Amino acid sequence: MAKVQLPVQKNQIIEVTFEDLTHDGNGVAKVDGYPLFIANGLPGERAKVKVTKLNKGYGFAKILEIYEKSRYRVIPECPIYEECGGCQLQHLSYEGQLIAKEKQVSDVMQRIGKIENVTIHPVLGMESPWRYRNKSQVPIGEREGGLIGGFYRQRTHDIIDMKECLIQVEENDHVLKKVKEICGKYGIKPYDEKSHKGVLRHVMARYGKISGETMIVLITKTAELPNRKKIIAELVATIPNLKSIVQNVNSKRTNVIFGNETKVLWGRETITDSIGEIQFAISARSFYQVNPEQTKVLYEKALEYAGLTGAETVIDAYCGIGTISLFLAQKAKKVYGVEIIPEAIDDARRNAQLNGVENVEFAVGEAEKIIPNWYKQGIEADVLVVDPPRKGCDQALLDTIMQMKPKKVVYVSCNPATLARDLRILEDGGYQTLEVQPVDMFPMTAHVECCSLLVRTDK
Ligand SMILES: C[S@@+](CC[C@H](N)C(=O)[O-])C[C@H]1O[C@@H](n2cnc3c(N)ncnc32)[C@H](O)[C@@H]1O
Repeated sequence: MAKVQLPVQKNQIIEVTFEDLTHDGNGVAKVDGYPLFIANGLPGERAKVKVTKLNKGYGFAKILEIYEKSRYRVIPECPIYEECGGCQLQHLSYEGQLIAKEKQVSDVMQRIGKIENVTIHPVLGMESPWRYRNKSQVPIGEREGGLIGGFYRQRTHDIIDMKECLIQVEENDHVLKKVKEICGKYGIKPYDEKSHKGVLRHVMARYGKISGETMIVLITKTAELPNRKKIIAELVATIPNLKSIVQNVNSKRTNVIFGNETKVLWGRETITDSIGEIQFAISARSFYQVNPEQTKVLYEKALEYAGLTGAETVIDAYCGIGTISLFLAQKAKKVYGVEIIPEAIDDARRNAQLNGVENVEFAVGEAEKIIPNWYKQGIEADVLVVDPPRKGCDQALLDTIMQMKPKKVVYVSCNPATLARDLRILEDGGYQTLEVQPVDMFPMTAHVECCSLLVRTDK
């Protein structure tokens, strides 16, 4: 095969102008149409860069000097921003982040979805885009005899020890600090990926922003946690309003964080929190949106798009602990929710009871299997809401939606690329996308959430 002639060579130093940002926040500059991905570059900037790696269709470079800075460039607030892989956009002002995210959504709608005649609204941002995350989940390692914990350095598994995280609630910083101190003091060894030895793999802290309640989850390789009683006693004595300490055991060689065995070490199985008028019980393994303030904005948009009058049957696919289901149930005749994690459905049923909601029914299983079964049994939705994980909806679910033909589909998504892909499939199956509302659930990171409204076009 003939060798492809590329317009640049490895180690070449060139001058570029940044045109765009990638979905993960890197700058994009092109040389004769050949894209170079370059960390820290912002659209409009001119820089001297060194080419570091070349592939057939794209390459990488690093910035040596920025000649012309973007008017949206700011000095990152976090002292470990350059090393830590947790945030990607702290060098871009918040105004600039919202502009970039709107463009990201609009670009994929055109490029991947080929969606026409859709209104893409400006991103709904936060008034104060810091300290919003209610959940911290970090790997644990060791340095000079002490435990360390924090995000991985980008594209590595090196842990950057984190004293505080400016997008986390301060309560979670305190939990991580105390867990490192106390577990270190009682000789708990961190898990080592290479040797597959050690005890503590990850620590998760979850904080109810409204309730003030805290849960700590210790994810361990071994079922045994040495000095368990002493560790629990010290955590209980030092963490204010701690309601639950849970251990999850993951003994596999894997990058997946949670294992299958979960046990309560102290206190309750769940903590509670509320969004708007609705209260939620949240257990260790259940998905709960990380930015409760913006979750309210997102769910209100989903409710608005659903346009319920009280007469509708609604299906909420990928329902988690029933958050959207309970929001919708306030205005629907009946809501059916489906979710794959059994503990989340236990929480969803508990949450329905907690809020005195009787017009909801939940099922455990894969949405792509349960919803086709419901359809066979005669359960048909007027409005179908989906909120899948990043990989988007399973084809079997999309096929069922196109057979069932609900009047409206409300598609909530944390990945604009898979959203655009699925919207194309639904448009080819008789739907039209009317509106996409991006909501900034994850300031300082390159992620953006969207709520979209589709309607059936046939009569
Ligand atoms: C983005 S979360 C949304 C949860 C919920 N709607 C909320 O807002 O809190 C996606 C959920 O889908 C669940 N899930 C993943 N794959 C699934 C599948 N094949 N069928 C049903 N649920 C699934 C996950 O466990 C997670 O709770």
